[in-house]
Amino acid sequence: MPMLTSTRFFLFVGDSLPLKKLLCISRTAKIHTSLRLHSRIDRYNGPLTLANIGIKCELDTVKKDKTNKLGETSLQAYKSLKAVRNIENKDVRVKNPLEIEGAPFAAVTFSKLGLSPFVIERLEKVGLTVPTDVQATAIPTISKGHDVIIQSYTGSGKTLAYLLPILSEIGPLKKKIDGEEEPVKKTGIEAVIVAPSRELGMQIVREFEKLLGPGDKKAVQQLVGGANRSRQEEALKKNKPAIVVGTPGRIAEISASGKLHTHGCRFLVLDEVDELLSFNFREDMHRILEHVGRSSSVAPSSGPQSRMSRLAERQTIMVSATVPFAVIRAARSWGRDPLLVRAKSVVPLESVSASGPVSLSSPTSSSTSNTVTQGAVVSLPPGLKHYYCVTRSHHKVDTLRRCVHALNAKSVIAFMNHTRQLKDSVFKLEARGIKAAELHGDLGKLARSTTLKNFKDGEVRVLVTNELSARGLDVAECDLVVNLDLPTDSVHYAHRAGRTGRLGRNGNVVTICEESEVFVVKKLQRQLGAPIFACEFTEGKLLVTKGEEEDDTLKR
Ligand SMILES: Nc1ncnc2c1ncn2[C@@H]1O[C@H](COP(=O)(O)OP(=O)(O)OP(=O)(O)O)[C@@H](O)[C@H]1O
Repeated sequence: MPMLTSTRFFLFVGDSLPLKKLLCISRTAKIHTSLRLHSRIDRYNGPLTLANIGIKCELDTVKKDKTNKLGETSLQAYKSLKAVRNIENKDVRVKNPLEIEGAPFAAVTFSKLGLSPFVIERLEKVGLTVPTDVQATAIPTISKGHDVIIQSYTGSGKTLAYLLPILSEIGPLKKKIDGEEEPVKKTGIEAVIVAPSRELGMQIVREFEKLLGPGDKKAVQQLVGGANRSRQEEALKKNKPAIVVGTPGRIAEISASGKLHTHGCRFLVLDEVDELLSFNFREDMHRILEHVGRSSSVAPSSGPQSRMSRLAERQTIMVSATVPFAVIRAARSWGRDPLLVRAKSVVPLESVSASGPVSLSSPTSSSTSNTVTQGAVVSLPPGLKHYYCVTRSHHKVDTLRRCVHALNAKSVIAFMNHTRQLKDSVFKLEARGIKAAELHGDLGKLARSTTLKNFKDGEVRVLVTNELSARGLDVAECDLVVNLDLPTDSVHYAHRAGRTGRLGRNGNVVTICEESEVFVVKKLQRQLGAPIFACEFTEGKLLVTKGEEEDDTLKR
């Protein structure tokens, strides 16, 4: 387009953004608001509890409306969205509906992926029939017994990608062995899932419980920090769960006390593996890797004999949207010929080298050559648009306000790095008539849970928060992420940005920075391999002031 090459041009985005095409559906048809709050919570803000983060209110919502939330985000719901079908529910008001334009769904159904019939049945019960791309690739690979790193952009459904093949092999929903009347209940822990925060751990437990159903939910046991340890130990003894999900500290602690027997364990999952391998968790992770299951250097192969021998070995599954090369190196040393599983590609980890960033802009491309020669694997959701806007420090909040109006954003998460400035920003936004709230660990439990509930319910338009919300916050309606302070690196950018554009939805990410910080944005752009357009907010519109063609930083 010739206009793009002019020294300065204006593209009016406000009216043409997909946000204008938003469809109206009932909140019950699609809202899935859940939280994963990270280990940084503790570092920055002290403990958060489930009650704090609104899980109770989420359960309350489920009670009000019997629709299962997993089902709500299923392909049927997506198709319903496409068909502009309004699902009426008088109890729940319509709030910021987003169209799923680039939904990452595969062209198969769950029933074609070799899962246990019991798992398929439960999936159908909760309204899930179509896997996402990464689920369709990961499930058969895990079922074959390979160690894997699952790397796929935020909100692409990585949790079910490992949870379903595990439930097909162990616990009450596992596949029947030929000649067996009913699946045999095995005593002893068969899967250990490790997550870096208790909130994320609880979130995973809830995903398991949804599929297991009320009758079988005791097959999974949480072992997260902050909860009563002796009660957890009693529950282990009484319920004899097949699966435990917990934080590194608590799992290592109970294991060291001799009350957690994981030597015969078949699956070890490290969710948010790059965080788990950080210095904070080093000792606990060392114990877990040493004690859970038995690693072996024997590669999986076919035949009954090898199946039996592989049953005695640990299968390690590592998961994250961001996989630095250090993780790949570590995984190579523990794993048995581990594979890197992405949305549509599976490559041996051995073939991944440390040089150069991986493109974030086309996560759905079935590449092998691109990925294997490159280093830190990071990816962004395809439905995101990235902008940056230069302003003076003291005008940042006003720029945020104009940004929210220009994009007509209904559900905004604004990231800042320091709590004190964060409070000021909330004050200024409120003074300018925007309903805003702060979320950080200095707040009490009740304040945190109320804030999140209000944000989920659409009563708070702008949630101003810090790094604690960067990983795991799953608010389907979030249509705008703003960096009021720059993230420390491209990995942090990816996790912050990933709070919008979940499950293929559209979303905007706007970084508001000072002139002296533009070089950092350019660096992020290079590392991410995705264009971040310079923009201004004028007369209620977002104006792109510099296009990709004009910006040579991407070409270097
Ligand atoms: N096959 C599916 N059909 C419909 N909804 C799905 C499907 N798989 C996952 N979801 C929903 O999509 C949302 C995102 O899934 P999930 O949290 O697993 O993403 P993720 O890739 O782990 O994201 P993050 O990297 O941010 O943690 C969740 O609300 C989940 O319930």
